[in-house]
Amino acid sequence: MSLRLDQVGVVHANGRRALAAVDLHVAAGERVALIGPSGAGKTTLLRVAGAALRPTEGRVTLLDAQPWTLAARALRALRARIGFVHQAPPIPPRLRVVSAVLAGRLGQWGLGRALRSWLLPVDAAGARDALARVGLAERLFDRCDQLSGGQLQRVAVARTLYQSPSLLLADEPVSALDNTTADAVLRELVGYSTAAGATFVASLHAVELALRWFPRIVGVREGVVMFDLPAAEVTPERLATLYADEVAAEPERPVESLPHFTLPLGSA
Ligand SMILES: Nc1ncnc2c1ncn2[C@@H]1O[C@H](COP(=O)(O)OP(=O)(O)OP(=O)(O)O)[C@@H](O)[C@H]1O
Repeated sequence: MSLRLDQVGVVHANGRRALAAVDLHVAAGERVALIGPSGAGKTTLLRVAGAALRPTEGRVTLLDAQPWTLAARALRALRARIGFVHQAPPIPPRLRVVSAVLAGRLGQWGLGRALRSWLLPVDAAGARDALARVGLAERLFDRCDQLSGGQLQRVAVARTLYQSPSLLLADEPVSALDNTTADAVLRELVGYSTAAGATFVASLHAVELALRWFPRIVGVREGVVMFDLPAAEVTPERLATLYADEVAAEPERPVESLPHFTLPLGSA
């Protein structure tokens, strides 16, 4: 089992409950999409799954380890095997693209190699290969503050591909991209997870992309898992219930006509 959440709950410091009694078991190599309305708890769930946030209730098992029982060094080693593509990548603006990509392996390198990589790229060829997968090979030596939001998002994807994690988590990894580029980037992430046997869990606002690229779909609403189904069983009715408020806000449009609610276009 790559990821196992048992009865996980999260109450944030301000008292707001973000997750309640979440059970989610994901086998090694599985691909799972998290969908649901804004504020449903998808990011919180991914942060728990990445050992970035300790839940207030329940049990977390990641890559056969229980992160919150580990000593600091073992927890760092576990986190080095987990890749996380952030919705808004936390990349220092003055950093060169090559260094941003190489940072994907900082957790795996010794201190000496990590320090050398800041001074002089230790594996520019590897970084270029990862960038080529997201169509940015020619931006290798640009500064990150010279890139658009969508290009930065692709640098974050390249960094995670370069990291080669066993568990790949992605929070809205294509939200800043046009449809064609979003599809191409998801194809790369899926290609990586398939080739490496890595588990891939992503949150997506575009339900159509979730249904196209992920065999298993988890619907989250108000911190609760509403359904956990094969993509083929996610019907427009289930989506309408999951996104009830959004549908109510657009009463004149039938559910079928909403772009988010189209049925699977075929699997990967
Ligand atoms: N650091 C925080 N402190 C307090 N409340 C938070 C924090 N992070 C998230 N929340 C709250 O927890 C709930 C779930 O938020 P979360 O970001 O997980 O939702 P989401 O499904 O990812 O939303 P979106 O699709 O808009 O990104 C929301 O009500 C949010 O306001």
